[in-house]
Formats: sequence, C-alpha cells, structure tokens
Amino acid sequence: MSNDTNVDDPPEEPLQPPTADDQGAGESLEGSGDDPDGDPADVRDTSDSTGGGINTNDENRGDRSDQSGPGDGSGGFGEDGDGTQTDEEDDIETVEDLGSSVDVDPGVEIDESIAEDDLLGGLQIESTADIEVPDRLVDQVIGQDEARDIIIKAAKQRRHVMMIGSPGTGKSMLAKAMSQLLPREDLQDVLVYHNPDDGNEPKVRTVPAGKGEQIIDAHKEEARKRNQMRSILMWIIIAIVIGYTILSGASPLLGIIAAVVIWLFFRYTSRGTDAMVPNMIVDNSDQRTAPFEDATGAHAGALLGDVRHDPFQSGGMETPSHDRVEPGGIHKSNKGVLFVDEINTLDVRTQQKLMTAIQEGEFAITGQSERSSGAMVQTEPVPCDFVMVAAGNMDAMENMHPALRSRIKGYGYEVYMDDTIEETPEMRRKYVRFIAQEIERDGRLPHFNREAAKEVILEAKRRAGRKDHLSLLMRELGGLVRVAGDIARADDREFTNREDVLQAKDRSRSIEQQLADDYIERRKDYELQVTEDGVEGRVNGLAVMGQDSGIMLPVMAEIAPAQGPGQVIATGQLKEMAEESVQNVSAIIKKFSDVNLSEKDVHIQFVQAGQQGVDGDSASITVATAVISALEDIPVDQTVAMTGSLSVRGDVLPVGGVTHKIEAAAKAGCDKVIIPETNEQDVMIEDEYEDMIEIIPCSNISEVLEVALIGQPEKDSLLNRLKQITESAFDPQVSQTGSSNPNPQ
Ligand SMILES: Nc1ncnc2c1ncn2[C@@H]1O[C@H](COP(=O)(O)OP(=O)(O)OP(=O)(O)O)[C@@H](O)[C@H]1O
Repeated sequence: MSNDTNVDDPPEEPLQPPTADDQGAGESLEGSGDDPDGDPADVRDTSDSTGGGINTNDENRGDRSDQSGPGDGSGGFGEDGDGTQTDEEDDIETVEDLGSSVDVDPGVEIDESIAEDDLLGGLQIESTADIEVPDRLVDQVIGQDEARDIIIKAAKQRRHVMMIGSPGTGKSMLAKAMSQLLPREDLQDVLVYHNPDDGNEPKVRTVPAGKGEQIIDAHKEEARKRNQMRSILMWIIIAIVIGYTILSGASPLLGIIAAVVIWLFFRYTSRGTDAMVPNMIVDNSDQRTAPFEDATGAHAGALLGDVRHDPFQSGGMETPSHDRVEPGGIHKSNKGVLFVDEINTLDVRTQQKLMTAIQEGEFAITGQSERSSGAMVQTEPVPCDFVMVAAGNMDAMENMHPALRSRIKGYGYEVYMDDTIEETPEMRRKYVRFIAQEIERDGRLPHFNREAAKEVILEAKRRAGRKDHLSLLMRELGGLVRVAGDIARADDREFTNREDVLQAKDRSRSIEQQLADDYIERRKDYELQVTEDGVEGRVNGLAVMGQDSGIMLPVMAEIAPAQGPGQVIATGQLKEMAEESVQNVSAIIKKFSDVNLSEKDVHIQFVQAGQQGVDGDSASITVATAVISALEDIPVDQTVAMTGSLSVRGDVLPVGGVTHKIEAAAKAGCDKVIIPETNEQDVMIEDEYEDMIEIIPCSNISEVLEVALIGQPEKDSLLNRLKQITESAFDPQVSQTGSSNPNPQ
C-alpha cells in the first residue's frame, strides 16, 4: 500500500488490514489550506495516528467482532443539546449517571405541601414559559423509564434495540436521542472512486468526517489545473495547425476542420480527468451528532443503496459508474442509528439483506433494478456499522423475519413501551414540562397559563382510562397542545387558557369520535335510539371505536327451535365473539333453566355494527343478557346500557375504555349504565355527563339482570333461581369439598 495518496490515484489494496503506518499520516490528505505550496497533489495529513487516514474497510469490519461481547461500548457520550460533547460530560461513566430521569429544572420553585393534590404537582409558575426545556432529547422523554435506560445502555454498548408499543409513545424520539448519545468523533465520510481496472467495481474509501470534502476539493482543483493545461496545449496546437495551413497556402477549410478535430479530441479525452474526482456518498462534515436515519417504509434502494441507470452506457458519453452510486440508509447511518418503524413491512429479501449488513458491518452497493445498467455495477463493500432501532406494534414483532429478530435479540435489547404511567406529583410536573417542550418545538405557540396546563393534565388522566395513571400517548396529547395553542394564537393572545384547551378537545375529535357522534345522530333519526319501553331480547351494548370514542351498539337475540343441532347464528364478522359469549352464558343457563340450548338456534344481531365497533369480549354480558331475556321472555329496560366481560361462572370481568363507553351511553340518552365493578376506579367522565347518567357497578350476572330486566314476577323468579346457582358456585366450601358434584370422578 502506497504511503502517499496522490489525488489522481485512489488508494490501492483496499481490503488489506491497515498497518500502523497506514493509520497514521501515510495515506491521508490534509486540508489544502495548510499546504505551503498550494499543490493538492502532495497534500498530507497532519492529524493524529488514529484519526487522519483514509481507512480501508477492514477497520469497519474489525469493529463488528467487538459487538458480540458485552460492555464493549465506546463510551464517550454525553452531549449538549446540539449533540456536541462537553468537557464535564466526558467524565460520565456509568449508565446510572445518565439514566436518572430529570424532573423540571431545579430553578423552578415547588410547593411540596400542596404537590400531592395539585394538578401541577406543586409547581409555582405563572405559565409554562417559566419551565426550562432540557437540551438533550433523552432528558425530554416523559415516562418510558425502562426504554430510556435501555437506550442509554445500548448507546454505550452499541447494541441494537427493538421497541414495541403504541404509536406516539416516543419510539422514534428515543432512537433520535440515542444518536445524540453516540460518540461523534467516530464519524466517517465515505468516498467512491473510479476503478481503472474494472469500471464496474468502484473502489470505496473512508476518511474521518470532514476530510472527504477536502479530498474532493483537492481532486477538483487538480482536475481544473489539468484541464487548464490541456486547454492551453490545445489552443497552441490549433494555432500551429491553422498557422501552418495559412502559410502553406492550403484551403482554410482544411485548417478549420483540423481545428475542430483537435478540439473534439481534447474534449473527449478530458472526460477521463473529470472521472478521477471521487463521489462522496456519505458526508458527515456538518453532522453535530452521530447520524440518525429513519428508514421507515423505505424501498430496497433507499435502504440498501442503489446505482443509477445510465442511458448512454458507452461511447464516451456515459457517466462513470462511481458517480452513479447512491448510498442507502444503512450506509448513511454508519456509526449512528438506523431507525426502522414497522419493520415487518420490509419484504423478506430486503430483511435478509439488512441482516447481512448488520452481521458484516459493510454492504456493497449495487443497482436494485435488474434491468438497469446499474445492476452491472457493484462497489467494494461500503461500511454500515450502525445501531439498529426497530420499532412497531405487536404485529411487527410477530411478522418480522425470525432470523432478523433473533439477530436483534442476540446483539441487543427488546423493550415494550408503556401506554400509561402512574400519576405522581413529579410526573405531573413532567407533563407541564412536556407542554413547554411541545411549544418550544413548534416555535410559534403561546405558552399555557396554569389553568390550561391543568386541563391538559386532566385530559392525560382521562385518556389513561386507568385509576391514578396518565396517558403516555404523547403525540396525541401534543396534538391537543398544538390545537389549543393555535386557537390562542389566532386571537393574538399572550397565553393559551383553559377555554382554548376545552375548545381544542372538541375540535381535535378523532375520525372515530366524529363517526360515533354521527351514528348517534342517525340512530335518533331512525328511532333506533333509547325508548322508555322494555323490549325482549334487545340490550344496549357499548363499544369503543379507535382509542377514544365510545359508541352504543344494540344487541338483539332471538331463540328459535333448531332444525338440526342447535347453533349460534350471528351476523357479520362478530360471529366468533357472539358464539363465545353464548357458550359462556350457556353454563349458567343450563343450571337455572329447563331449556336445552343445544336444541335451539340462538340468533344474535349486532344492530348496525361494523367489525370496528366491538373489541374482544367486552360485549359478552350484553349478549348474555339479550339471550336470557329472549329465553325467559322478560323485557330489558331500554334506558340501560352495559359493558362487561363474562366468565363461565357468571362473574363480570373488567373491560377497556369504560369512560368513553359511559359517555357514549349518556350522549345516546340512557339513564343508567352497567360497568364491571373492577372498572369503577377507571371512570373519569367529563363533568357535563356526570348528572346525565347513573353508573352502576356490577360484579356478577345476577346483579346485571337485576338492573337490566323489567317485568315482575318473571324477573323475581328468574333472579331467585339464578341466585341459588350463583351462590353455590361462589360458595368456597362447596367448591372445596366438591359436594356440588353428585358424582365426583
Ligand atoms: N415519551 C415521550 N415524551 C415526550 N414526548 C413524546 C413522547 N412520546 C412522544 N412524544 C412526542 O410525540 C412526538 C411523536 O413521537 P414519536 O414519533 O417518537 O412516536 P413513535 O412511538 O415513534 O410513534 P410511531 O410509531 O407512530 O412513529 C415526538 O416528537 C414528541 O413530540
């Protein structure tokens, strides 16, 4: 390997491991500004022995073996907000130093005596403008302590991470934060050179970040000088030829033709000089942090690199192959973070290639389209020593290539993102800081006054759907902050106030919520809504659409003698759920009724429901009530709505989204709503609905029927029979001794 790099010659023997000499000044170019005679052809590197050289790819490959051992982190993280390293943070050595999740800045006064009950956690502020936003992204993350710790640890150890969880919980934010934690000094520029031996296999070289530009400039300057010299030479030759033609008395036309031929010759051959300028495919000169590449939904070319098609291909008009090389996300994220959301959407071949790239730490670039001239070209391996952060929901994990998953697992961490977090005064304070963060990020919104901030936190509580918890679906909460801020901004107000937040809540209704409201309106038009009368076999069920919209879905049941073996006949895609509900309730029916369900056809209809309306088995007490009502000919109170899951023993089990369901029942005009007793603590309905509806928690099916059925004495008789069987079912003594079973085997 030559020790001097002339700009005309790409470094040779690219795949030999560098010697100590190679790594030093030998093959490097220094900035032309330092060159005393200004000649780029002999520029030299003066940087230290590890930083300055043009690197062969083996240096990158060497890094990979380090990855298999634990604790091989390159350390050196701890940056200011711009991601640049600061001296005092260079001392940080343990994950714990970085891992402790920050509260609001210590300068803000906190009244601890009221913190417990105050929605702002005791913060003594006028508005969110008093809160300072931390510089580093990792410190801005609210909740997700485990994911945050793992990101910090993985950055130190250069491990891959898989984050699974709901959208908008901070997965890409954490991946970006990770790139700020990786050391910046490892960054490299990647240059692709023309290969004079094989035009279809361009050479690849890496240099420390920022050097690439100097090399390109030096090559361009050299090419410019050569072209200048050639031009002078050309004009001299043309002048001689024309002079000779004139002096020899030959036709001037002959002289002009000779001049044109000479000009064409020089022009044609000058292309070779331009081809010597390398193509910098990765330029990290301006990177203030390690690179972060979001390859979500990228096609193969964008992820793995590509070589552009050349329509001319030969005859001197073609673009040299090294100039047509385009890097992929895997190359641009070299020494940084490659973030891929919904990784299962990448096709299998691309996932396999990604796996190879992870394993090798380098990946040659070739044309991705088989019919393109780019497919003929394949570069030497290009470094792609990235840390991958894969993200998605549970489907993404199940459907991703098993070998790729095992690679991430084997060389990294997996973490599940939380949807809610326990509400503590400190956490409420962080939510106030979140509002300040979102305002700062947007850059135009007015800050929130105390009351507005409280309303946002209240909404986070409501959206959590769980007692003493706050929702961590932060993107949606950020949306509320932005809409409220926009309302205040439109009025040119200094601060966003509570009314703005309330209005924003109404305006930022999700599509599902709008659809649900539309359903309710239409039901009213067609009189499908709540009536005062009792109806046999018809129960007002409740469901959730999307994440935050309740809807009332009546369920109707009809029992008819079966022609053959009895079956459950349900409409549409809810058949499975209906069958399960009937099976659950059949155990109870068998005990209190003489009717043999296996000789009956049970018809169930979810009135006007699409599949999206009902989730899991949350309608099973509704189906059970409808079936029992139809079976016993006892009408159901139509001013009652209900939600709850049912066990085979008749227990009412908890379900999700109770708050939204209760609100939907109130909007639809119901007077009472039955919910599982265990869900009582999760209820956080808006004040406006509180007086509209009575919430009745129930723990077993007889309590549900007690509320829902009307029409004595049939109801009393049914409840008596039911009581006997449920009491014996719940009697621990009976269960323990097994005496309820007359014939124990
Ligand atoms: N835990 C969090 N702390 C602070 N802000 C957050 C958090 N999660 C999300 N955000 C805010 O929401 C925005 C979107 O979050 P992000 O893109 O990280 O979500 P995601 O989980 O990657 O979602 P998706 O899977 O839909 O891409 C962030 O830019 C940030 O403003």
